[in-house]
Amino acid sequence: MSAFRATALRSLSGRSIATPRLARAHSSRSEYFLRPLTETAAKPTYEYKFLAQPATVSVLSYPFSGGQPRAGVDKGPDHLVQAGLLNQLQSLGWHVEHNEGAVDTLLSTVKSDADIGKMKQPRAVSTVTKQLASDVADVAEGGKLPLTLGGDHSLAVGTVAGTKRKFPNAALVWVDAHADINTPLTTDSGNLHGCPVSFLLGLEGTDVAPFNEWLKPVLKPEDLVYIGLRDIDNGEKKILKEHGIKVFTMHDVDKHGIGKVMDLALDHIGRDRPIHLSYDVDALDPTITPSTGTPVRGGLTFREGHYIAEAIAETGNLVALDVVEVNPSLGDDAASVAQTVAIGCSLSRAALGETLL
Ligand SMILES: NC(=[NH2+])NCCC[C@H](N)C(=O)O
Ligand SMILES: [Mn+2]
Ligand SMILES: [Mn+2]
Repeated sequence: MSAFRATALRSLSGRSIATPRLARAHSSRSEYFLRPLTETAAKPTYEYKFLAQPATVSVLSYPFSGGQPRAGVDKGPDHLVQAGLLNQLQSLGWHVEHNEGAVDTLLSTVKSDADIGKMKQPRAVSTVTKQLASDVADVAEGGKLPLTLGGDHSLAVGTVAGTKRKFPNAALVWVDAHADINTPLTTDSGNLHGCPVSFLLGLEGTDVAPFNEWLKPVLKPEDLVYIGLRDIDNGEKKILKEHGIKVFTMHDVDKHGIGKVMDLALDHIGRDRPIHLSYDVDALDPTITPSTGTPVRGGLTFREGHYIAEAIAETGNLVALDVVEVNPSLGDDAASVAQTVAIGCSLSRAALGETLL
């Protein structure tokens, strides 16, 4: 038996992938790997208060790129898994399951996808995020932690909606160069990866088909905190101010240091409530994570980026994690891609309790 339980999620129509490559690697190794996980796994470094113990992470690969125009971001999940993410999480003491969303099958139901107003590929994004919401909710209902691998950041419409079904009180920590809070009315690009937060909040202009056929507002402005922003559209600045949303831009990171920023961010949301962490790898500086679709200079350092994830882990309150916008088709060379993928893995580990000591 593979050490990775390939327990298919009942509602996850995708192929269940106890990745054959990994399964082979295991059976060709020692007996150790063939024993049930419960006997070999160490205890997770942190007790996750809101999860069933011992903790299980359910990795959901969502190879979806329809929230933005650049090909390749749909290959992000495979690269993260092939880089050894599942083994790494297991080594931290987690039980690991892995499933893949049936993105191709879902998209085959979308016959044509003309713009609706300014929104590009609205039916694709809505169809995929609707299923993702139910996958994430199922994982959370099972007492497990969903780790969604994107894919572009429009996926967060689904992940956060899913988290909120199980944890209505969950706070959202959004780590990004961008606010992703454009509405269908304010967006210049029409790319829905720039809009997920407005849909979650139910801002003006988001009560539109096809989204309003399944999505209700799930988030209040005070439930949300941003870290790392440095490329905010004018319409977004207005929204952030009007709704009094807490933002720690790179200016704040420069001024206070990341330690203080995380203290303030956690003070803002409160220290005893479930946390959904949505991590866009473009929050880090493009010298650190070059292979991403909308890089912006002046980003988080390697350590700042990891510190954020570590500080969330230390709360013991993490209930869901997204790692998005790794695009292995971008970047100058193979080394850029490998580095970006490796950091997608190390950020995931940090959020799931990996410590330096
Ligand atoms: N998830 C991202 N990388 N989002 C980038 C968004 C860029 C820009 N604000 C837009 O609305 O198109
Ligand atoms: Mn971004
Ligand atoms: Mn983003």
